[in-house]
Amino acid sequence: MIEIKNISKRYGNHLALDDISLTINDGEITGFLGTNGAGKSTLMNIITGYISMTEGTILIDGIDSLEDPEKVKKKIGYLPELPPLYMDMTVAEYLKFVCKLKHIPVKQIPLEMEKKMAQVKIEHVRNRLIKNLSKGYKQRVGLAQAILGNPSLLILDEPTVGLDPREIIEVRKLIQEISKNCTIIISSHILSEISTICSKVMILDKGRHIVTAAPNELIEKMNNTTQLHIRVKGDEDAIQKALHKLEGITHIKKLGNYEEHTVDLLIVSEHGIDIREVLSVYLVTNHFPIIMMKNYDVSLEDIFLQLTSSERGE
Ligand SMILES: Nc1ncnc2c1ncn2[C@@H]1O[C@H](COP(=O)(O)OP(=O)(O)OP(=O)(O)O)[C@@H](O)[C@H]1O
Repeated sequence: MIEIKNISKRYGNHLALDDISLTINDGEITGFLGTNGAGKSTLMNIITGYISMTEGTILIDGIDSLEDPEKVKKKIGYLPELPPLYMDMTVAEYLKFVCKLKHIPVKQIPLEMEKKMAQVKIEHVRNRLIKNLSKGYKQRVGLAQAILGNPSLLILDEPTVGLDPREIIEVRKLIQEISKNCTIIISSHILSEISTICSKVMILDKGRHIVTAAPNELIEKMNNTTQLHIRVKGDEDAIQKALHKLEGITHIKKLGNYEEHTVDLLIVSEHGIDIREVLSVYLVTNHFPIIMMKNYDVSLEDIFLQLTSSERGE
């Protein structure tokens, strides 16, 4: 079990993480989700012991990361955003090198390497130089080095960034396979990327914890609000200004301009309030004809944007 308790991190005056707490159970795949600068890498680096926190505690299987950092490090496999690969080594040379770094007993090294190469399906490229591998295969080598020594926690920082769609699917499958033997934390700035494999997603925004929930719980949460997609004719700024004055609306988001002199908006109202009638009368009274109004299908991306922007008071 991973217990992250009240973690804060300051870089000078800048608060990169603000009182983050989270518990992750064994065998779970947990996603850290946030836009660039949200604090995902900082939190991952703190968990691995690579950087220190300003405040807070991290317990891995009950062991305090500050009290026994060596023991904690042995339990963690880490794949940073830029995998620490030596391009002029072959795959086998590199994995052997990592085994030695991880103090795996010499006698166990050949079997350990075979197992991990099989697990991420790279046996056939073992004698190739890493620099000659595709991005997808380089990432597999990165995964292999992270799982050498059987860590109980695997931390993957944006593991599918820069991969093509086919490679993304492959790497995702490998991660799911690996999760049968360990707990995984994975970061991403794309919700759909991780929602398919994570049992739990923690949303971070500018160092703050916004929400932690299962992807389907997030959708459920949003379905509890009434969401309308409207197309309105008139000056965009004037329409938005007028709508901000209408009571019962909790969120307004521009969806685009699909017809001349119109704007498409997402209107979210408070739970249980059917705002359609009030909204249409209000807009027409203000000389903004409604060209279209329908229920809005919420995607996980929308949920993310809504949760993070409402926190900022937008
Ligand atoms: N060494 C550092 N010194 C000063 N500020 C830093 C340092 N590392 C990160 N930051 C700042 O802390 C905040 C969080 O950065 P972090 O890299 O953890 O975000 P992230 O969510 O991982 O983003 P990305 O996806 O871009 O890596 C950012 O505002 C960043 O500029």
